[in-house]
Amino acid sequence: MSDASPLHRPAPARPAGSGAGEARSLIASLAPLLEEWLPRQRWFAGKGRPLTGFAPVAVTELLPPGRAESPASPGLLHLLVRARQGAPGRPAGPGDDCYQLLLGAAEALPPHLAPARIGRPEHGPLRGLTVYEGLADPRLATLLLERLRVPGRLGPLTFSREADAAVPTGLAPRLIGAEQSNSSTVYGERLILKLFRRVGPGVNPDLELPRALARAGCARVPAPVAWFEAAAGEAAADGTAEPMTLGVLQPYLAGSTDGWRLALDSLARAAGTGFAAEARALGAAVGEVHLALAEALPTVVLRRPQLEHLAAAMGQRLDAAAEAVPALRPYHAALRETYALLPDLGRAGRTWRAQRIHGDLHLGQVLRTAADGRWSLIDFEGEPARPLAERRRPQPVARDVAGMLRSFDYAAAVGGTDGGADGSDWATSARTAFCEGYAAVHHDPGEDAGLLRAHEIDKAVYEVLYEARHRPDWLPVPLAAVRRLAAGPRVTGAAPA
Ligand SMILES: Nc1ncnc2c1ncn2[C@@H]1O[C@H](COP(=O)(O)OP(=O)(O)O)[C@@H](O)[C@H]1O
Ligand SMILES: O=P(O)(O)O[C@H]1O[C@H](CO)[C@@H](O[C@H]2O[C@H](CO)[C@@H](O)[C@H](O)[C@H]2O)[C@H](O)[C@H]1O
Repeated sequence: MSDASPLHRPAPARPAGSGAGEARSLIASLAPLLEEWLPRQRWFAGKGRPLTGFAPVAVTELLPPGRAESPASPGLLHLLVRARQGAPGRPAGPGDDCYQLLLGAAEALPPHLAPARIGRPEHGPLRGLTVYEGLADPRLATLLLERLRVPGRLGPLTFSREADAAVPTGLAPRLIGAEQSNSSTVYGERLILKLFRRVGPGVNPDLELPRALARAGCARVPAPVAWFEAAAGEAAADGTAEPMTLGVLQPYLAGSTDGWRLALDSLARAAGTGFAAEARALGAAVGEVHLALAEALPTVVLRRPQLEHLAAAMGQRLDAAAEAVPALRPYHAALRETYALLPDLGRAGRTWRAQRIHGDLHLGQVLRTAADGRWSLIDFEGEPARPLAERRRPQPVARDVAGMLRSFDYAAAVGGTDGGADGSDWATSARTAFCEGYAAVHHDPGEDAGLLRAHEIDKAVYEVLYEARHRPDWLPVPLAAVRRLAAGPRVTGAAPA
């Protein structure tokens, strides 16, 4: 880079707050590029609504520790920006989604960074440089790990580390996850840093729950090593009320395979040996995590009024999904009738318990290590589309059980072929075994048949919306489940949903 590189002018190099006007100028110059690039990212939550503007929340440049700005080592630009969607005219504000972006800028991109290109701003502090996805650049990804090694603050960013944990140096970064809700970088096959993309005020459950589980001695979840947040209030240009969790560093389970891959492999085997042993062990692992979460964090009792509230929330989600996806409408009335029965579960003083749960449990969120065949759970963020406050509320464990049962159905629908195992038999056997494994350490999910059925419907409805937005080709998978669930009651262990 030349000495004249605008990256090293003070404007973007300082935290916002000390140069809010400069941050605005930077974001304004990037806006035309982001309008084109952001909607193409899998993690972009606002698909289908036009982007009409951006506003900076915070702009920070990360430099190598102990080194001042230098033309020879440009830093990692850390941006928090609000994306305005919908009708133009209104300035972006606190009601709009806030995204975490990590950008690099260079005069010319080496070939290995060509796929990471975002574009060249025509004006502003980065004019003349090519802006690119910074995480794809090992040199910039290393800056982030280096910063996480040392607790402390950098402008609006706060870096923290568990007191007894160490972050080794010299770990080579590798970006994974084009098809995910967030972005993750693996360092030296030993650590993985997950960077949340759509961020909001309040601790992210993907930091909160694994830390609580680690403190409770539960070894089913990789324990956070370090994390970083954006400060609340005056550090953010728009006065955000609580700190926002931005990234979590945790041990990388090298040599592990996720449950989705294992399920598809099992379905592809013509002999159809099934998945029962794995599903039973998985049920026990989930039960263990639920027990530990109920010990570590507050639980609440659900009586009829709370069940009414639950049914109303499910009904609202159904209404919104049917509004957005016309194919759901023929089942709307039948599903609503099922929800209407939910409050009756609280008749005659019968109570249920709600606690903190995983919240988006499926086969892609469970990893089995090859060495000992042990299951671990990851990604406690909850359903990314839901507001953070809602995801942090105690919920019935049936929600997680339902999530995994739906996932067996997904695997059977996607991987059950003529040459391999029969999808329907495979799913029935996996569901039954999962529930048996769960019952061995917790309680029999079949005792919650009504609650489970309502949550399976709620999950399938969520999936219809998710697939319509992200993978329209997969929409028939949850729609088929909705059709079956709308047709009649079903309890655990019987025919697959
Ligand atoms: N601790 C870990 N060890 C090994 N692989 C992991 C670990 N955490 C995440 N992964 C891998 O990264 C992928 C994405 O992680 P996840 O937390 O599910 O992110 P997202 O919210 O973006 O889906 C997982 O599907 C898994 O393959
Ligand atoms: O990105 P996340 O892992 O947090 O979760 C989202 O994406 C999932 C798909 O990657 C989606 O899961 C759905 O598809 C899975 C198969 O790809 C299937 O196993 C799940 O049962 C099904 O829900 C998940 O819903 C979504 O939140």
